[in-house]
Amino acid sequence: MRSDVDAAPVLACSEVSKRYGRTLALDGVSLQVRSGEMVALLGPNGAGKTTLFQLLTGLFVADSGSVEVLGADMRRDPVRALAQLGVVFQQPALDLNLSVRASLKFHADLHGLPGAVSRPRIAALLERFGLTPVAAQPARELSGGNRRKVELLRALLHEPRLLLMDEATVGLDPASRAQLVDEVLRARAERGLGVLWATHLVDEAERAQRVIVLHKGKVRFDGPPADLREAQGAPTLQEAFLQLTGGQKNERVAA
Ligand SMILES: Nc1ncnc2c1ncn2[C@@H]1O[C@H](COP(=O)(O)OP(=O)(O)OP(=O)(O)O)[C@@H](O)[C@H]1O
Repeated sequence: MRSDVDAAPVLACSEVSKRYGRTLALDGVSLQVRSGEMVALLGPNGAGKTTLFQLLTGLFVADSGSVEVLGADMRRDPVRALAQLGVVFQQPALDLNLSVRASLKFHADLHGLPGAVSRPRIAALLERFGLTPVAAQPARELSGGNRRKVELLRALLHEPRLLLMDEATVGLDPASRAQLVDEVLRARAERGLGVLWATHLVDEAERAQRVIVLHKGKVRFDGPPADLREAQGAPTLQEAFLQLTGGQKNERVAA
């Protein structure tokens, strides 16, 4: 068991900006995620969350500023940076025809894990996520919650130091959402994983050590959920978030 939060950041973004034509999607965003820390990234529609995740996963490069994963610069040393990264994307990305076990083995091979390492690791993770009974089934036969668990398991296979969750619970029922958060928090605590969890759902943000509110491409708040409530003088995190982002009721923000 690692200590709860180490000092060294697993993710460091410094003054990151990205423009699409006239739209400044990210405007000088600086943020850090430390080992053993779950950080929720909250933002209304158009805040810049997707753009930020595209930069963090190396899909695009920032116009200016830097992104470093464990000190590896995403622009200069993307292979080393990406090797430390696990991602669960917003859009489900499982091959529905492959069995759960085959899907996981395929990804372990992609990461260059030898069979002697990947087989026991997959077996242990399947057991731990309660997925052993469905391991031989094609993904299409699994519930939405279990499919997302398989994607999370897959993202953890190569033992990354940073996990990016991009609205990974969209479409799941409350119990499945809570379970997924439980699993991530467990991995965070046991493996010292740093987690950046983009969400519209304030109840998920409540469980994070830190909340970063992104609005119109800028970081508007960075601190513990309780501090956000206090700073806004709001009874709930949801109220505080709505006040900070213009007080507009956003139907995608659920209590
Ligand atoms: N490919 C693109 N071309 C032009 N503008 C874009 C493009 N992608 C995003 N934008 C704009 O950049 C801004 C940030 O968008 P982004 O998708 O990053 O926000 P978001 O926080 O992920 O929003 P949502 O929660 O609705 O997915 C928005 O104003 C959006 O319209």
